Amino acid sequence: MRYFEVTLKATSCNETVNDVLSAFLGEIGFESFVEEADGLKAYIQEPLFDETALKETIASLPIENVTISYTFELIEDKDWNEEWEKNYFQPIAIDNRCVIHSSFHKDVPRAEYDILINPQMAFGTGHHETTSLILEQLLDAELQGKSLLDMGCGTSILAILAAMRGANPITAIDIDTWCVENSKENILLNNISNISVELGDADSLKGKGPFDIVIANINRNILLRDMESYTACMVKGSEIFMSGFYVDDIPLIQKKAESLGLEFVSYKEKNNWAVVRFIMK
Ligand SMILES: C[S@@+](CC[C@H](N)C(=O)[O-])C[C@H]1O[C@@H](n2cnc3c(N)ncnc32)[C@H](O)[C@@H]1O
Repeated sequence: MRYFEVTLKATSCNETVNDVLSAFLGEIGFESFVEEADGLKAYIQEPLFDETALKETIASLPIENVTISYTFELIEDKDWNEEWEKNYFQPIAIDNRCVIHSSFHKDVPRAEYDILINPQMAFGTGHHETTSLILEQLLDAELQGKSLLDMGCGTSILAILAAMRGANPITAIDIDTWCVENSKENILLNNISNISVELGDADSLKGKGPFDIVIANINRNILLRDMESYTACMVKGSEIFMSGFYVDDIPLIQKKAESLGLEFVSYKEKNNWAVVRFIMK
């Protein structure tokens, strides 16, 4: 998947301006943000970019005496993680029970669950709050023999831990071909044989399931749009874990979930990112 990189500069930039800007851009589909001294870089999937919506969003920002200018470019697919992976990706431990590392790491601490991830261009090493929040949920949940769907699987890190904890069978789906390829590679690296990986989005769920557990770490707008397709693959007692949004977004997510017959179970947060757990009534 190619992304547009939009560089936004504010005449007066501070944390509040960046927070408001990223919250509003999140509403029109921007997925990730990098703070800069004088503004933000914001990233959105190529098909979702709409310059008119961007202009309207900037015009509607509730911040006074600040002018925002922007430039944008389509960035070519490249191995975004390569440098980071070589230089910064350190093994990470979740709840002292699960360690995630790459094949080049030496002296990896021992843990009950040892996950090998070579992420390349896919998202999901356990370092992002949303990934680690769902990993923690999976460590606590009863997964033995349960069928599971990992929607927006990235590296398939979540599906791999679920398989190690006994979930079976597992379907992992991502809209991005790089993620599908990388998932297959990581699944092989971890000697897992019960995860089927597919390229697709919510439309590819028709006729699948029912799943006992659904996990989806994507973003607020995609979850709101596609949750109905996820719940169509669930039955009474099925659970869903969702992340990829902020604590402030929980009421919106909860309202949508409840309209689809889900009951709120719990939430957890880390640095303002949230994971929520619902059960089908
Ligand atoms: C935040 S990453 C999560 C990756 C991994 N599951 C994790 O927890 O680290 C979101 C993933 O969702 C995928 N994605 C984005 N839109 C999607 C859609 N409509 N349907 C399925 N996957 C999607 C992206 O390609 C990306 O790999």
